Amino acid sequence: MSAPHPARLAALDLLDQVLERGLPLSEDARLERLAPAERATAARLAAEVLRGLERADKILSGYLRKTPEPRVRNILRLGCVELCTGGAAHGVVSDCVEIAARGKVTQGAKGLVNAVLRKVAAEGPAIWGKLRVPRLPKWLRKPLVDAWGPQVVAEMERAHFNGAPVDVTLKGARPEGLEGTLLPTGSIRLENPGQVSVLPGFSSGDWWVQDAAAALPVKLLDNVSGLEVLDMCAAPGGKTLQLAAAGAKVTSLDLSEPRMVRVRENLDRCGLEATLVVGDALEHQGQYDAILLDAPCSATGTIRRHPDLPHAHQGEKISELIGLQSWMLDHALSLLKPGGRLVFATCSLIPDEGECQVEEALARHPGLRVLPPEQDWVEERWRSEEGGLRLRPDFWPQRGGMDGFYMAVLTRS
Ligand SMILES: C[S@@+](CC[C@H](N)C(=O)[O-])C[C@H]1O[C@@H](n2cnc3c(N)ncnc32)[C@H](O)[C@@H]1O
Repeated sequence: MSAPHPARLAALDLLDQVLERGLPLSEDARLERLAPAERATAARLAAEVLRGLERADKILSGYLRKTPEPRVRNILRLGCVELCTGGAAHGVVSDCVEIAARGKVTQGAKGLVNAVLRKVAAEGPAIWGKLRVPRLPKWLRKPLVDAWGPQVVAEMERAHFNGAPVDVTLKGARPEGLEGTLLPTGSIRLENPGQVSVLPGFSSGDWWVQDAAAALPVKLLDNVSGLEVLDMCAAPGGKTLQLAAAGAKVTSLDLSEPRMVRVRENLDRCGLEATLVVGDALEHQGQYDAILLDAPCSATGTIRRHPDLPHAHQGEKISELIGLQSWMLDHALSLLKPGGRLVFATCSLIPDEGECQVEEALARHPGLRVLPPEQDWVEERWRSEEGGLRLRPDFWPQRGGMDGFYMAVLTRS
């Protein structure tokens, strides 16, 4: 038998890493050893399996008498999702069997993998589309249903299952040949992007990848030209790039040194400048005209592009993050010049990390006000009661959705 496709093998390692070790998809150093195209295929395959996990388990349960050993189960899940979503039956089945045959723990299950996947190849595709849209795990579904109701959560789950398009933010003019749709908020949604680093304008730094919703917190600051602006949790730097491109004097701060290397690379590629500081936002000192606090959070608004997130953990850290967000917000307010503007943002779907943070900050800080956004691209349904914006993955369904985000502009006299 021939060697299994390296991308399929890598996708399986990624699945083991997320489902058995609770680590995010992005943290696998072994991926670095693959060629860029194979790396992209492995990441795509693993993401597709995670999105369709509930359906795959349902189909596989019809052919298994007991739950197999974890690595075997993941081989079957990988094969099942590929077979049910258009993968060529012979290639998928023989690769999965070969992967099983090569592993010490899995070689005894080679026959099982072969038999089950042959049945899936014959019957699975017809079953797949009739199964319900996969649900979020309970730890996340429950607080979201409490906050938004079951209907909205079902729509969010559909958006997660559909995945995310690739959006870019332009530094200035749109480069010739960059194909995509101009969104009402100014981002470009790419058509069939493939490998983005070969697209027109990438190497010349004319744009960077950034979800349309993630581009909005900086846009809420409007004209920042010539202002001293602190980007308080900056890495990997999408918002620092926006601020620098808009002419702000940016101090870009983040706790993570390796992530700050990416901010430097991004600035260099785009020919933009910012002062980079590696450090703890809670200890940073200075006075700024404007501050962007894109606080660390559950990142539950990004599940469309990070389908590992609901599976890699059980939300254990969320209460810790909520505490950190309010300390950061208090400290950020102490760094804001009188009359300055602060945008508080989180890529979370959980109101405790968004609306509630702002409501509680207003109660803690007399004189603090929310400035409801007046930009013409703001849709009325995005507005939240306390004056911020609530964006959800189920918004813009015809356009391909957007990341979940919360953002509000604060000022103090
Ligand atoms: C949501 S991400 C920021 C994304 C970034 N604003 C962008 O647009 O590319 C949150 C960041 O907060 C950083 N962070 C976490 N704790 C921090 C702290 N105490 N001080 C500074 N940065 C911190 C993390 O390293 C992470 O890069």
